[in-house]
Amino acid sequence: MAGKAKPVGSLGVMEAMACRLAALQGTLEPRIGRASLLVFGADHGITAARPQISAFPRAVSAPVFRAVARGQAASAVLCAANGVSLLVAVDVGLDADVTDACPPPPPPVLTAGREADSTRISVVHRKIRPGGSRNMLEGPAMTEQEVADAMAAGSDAVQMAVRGTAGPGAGGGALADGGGPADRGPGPLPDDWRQCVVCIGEVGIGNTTAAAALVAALSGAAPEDVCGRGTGVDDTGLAAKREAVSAALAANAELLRGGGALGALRAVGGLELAAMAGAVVACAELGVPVVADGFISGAAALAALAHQPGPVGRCLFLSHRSAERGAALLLAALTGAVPLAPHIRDCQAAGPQPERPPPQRDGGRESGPCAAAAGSPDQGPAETEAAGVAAGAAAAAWPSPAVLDMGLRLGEGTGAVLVLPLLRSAAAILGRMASLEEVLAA
Ligand SMILES: O=C(O)c1ccc[n+]([C@@H]2O[C@H](COP(=O)([O-])O)[C@@H](O)[C@H]2O)c1
Ligand SMILES: Cc1cc2nc[nH]c2cc1C
Repeated sequence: MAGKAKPVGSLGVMEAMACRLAALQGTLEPRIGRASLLVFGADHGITAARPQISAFPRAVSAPVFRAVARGQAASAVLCAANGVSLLVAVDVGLDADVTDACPPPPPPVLTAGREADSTRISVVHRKIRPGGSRNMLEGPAMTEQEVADAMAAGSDAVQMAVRGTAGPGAGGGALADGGGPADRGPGPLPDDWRQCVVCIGEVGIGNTTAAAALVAALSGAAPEDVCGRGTGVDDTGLAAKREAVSAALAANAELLRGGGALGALRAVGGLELAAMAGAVVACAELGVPVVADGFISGAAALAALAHQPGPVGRCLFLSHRSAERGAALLLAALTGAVPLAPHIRDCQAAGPQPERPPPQRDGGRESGPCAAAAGSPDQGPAETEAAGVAAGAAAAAWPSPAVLDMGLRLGEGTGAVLVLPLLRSAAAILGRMASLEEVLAA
């Protein structure tokens, strides 16, 4: 990347994205092939106890989930407009029966005057607890078994994505029912699985409060620094969120002290957050790039990163800086700019932890292996390259910085899908762009 026909680092974060894709796929000509979006839906016990923490009642989660399944929600429309081949909507704990949620026949969507490739939609029913998570003000939001089941649902959805199996409901109208054995193997993965990319997103009224509590638990940040307006609460709602997060952290203090990242997820997370964490871990195990979306999927990704720093750090891409207050702090924690809370670090698996990345400039936009390789202007080429390799190796062990900053705060994986053209572009740059040497010799 440093030898391409351009000033070193001039393609910004796209250079880091390309280098990461190359490392994951083991080639200097990386490719983005099949892209999938996994949207997990769940409700939260806290919204029954404190309805004022959201601008919408909890009954809204299910209709929004159905809109995703019908291909009518923002995420589904963006999937069709951006060449996403499979959208999997997974109910892991909505407080409603959504077995009537049917994917439509693939709708024609016009982009730039032509019919885009349509997105197959599959609905998966893995309701782990009817009614959603428990009230985190009274103890853990989930049992250990519920966390494990939700993470398994996330992992199974990743198998559907990399195998390209949409289940019996794909594009038809019948229901996929939990991704049976045919969806998750065993059996060899398809030849093109290494070029897959997985986007994750969610739907769940009240989940900015759960995500805020999770970010606070993992990073040690104060409730007022992680709570934002979510779907649009007023000052009273915001104060209620801060109070709820403080109370939830206090009610679960013991589990939070000794339970590590998964204990934090269990104490103050939610079923869709656990499912997304499971999906991230599954992608890390496969070495497949996974794009986390906004504040909620970012919080789930932080739990996964804290749980398995090395593998998750190498495969995680962050789409955007959510408009939610707390997003900057979350991104700083995700990219290693601020350390995790000491009790979380103490519980991390023994073994070498990734070195902290080099300091970031311009809000992280110049971080990443290739930007690091730019070195300082007074270094010679050899010094620059050596410093770049060392700094790049440290930076590559952490997720690549968020790319978009456009006021997004919808969730559903919308930001992750919007980043796909940039990932494809990054791969093309590394594989196809001429070197400076070639250009000067021509
Ligand atoms: O992803 C984000 O950054 C984001 C920020 C604010 C709200 N949301 C979405 O809005 C819902 C949660 O908001 P709330 O106010 O009910 O906590 C949930 O369905 C999320 O998908 C998502
Ligand atoms: C309408 C609506 C759509 C959403 N999509 C994700 N979260 C959402 C929350 C609401 C309220």
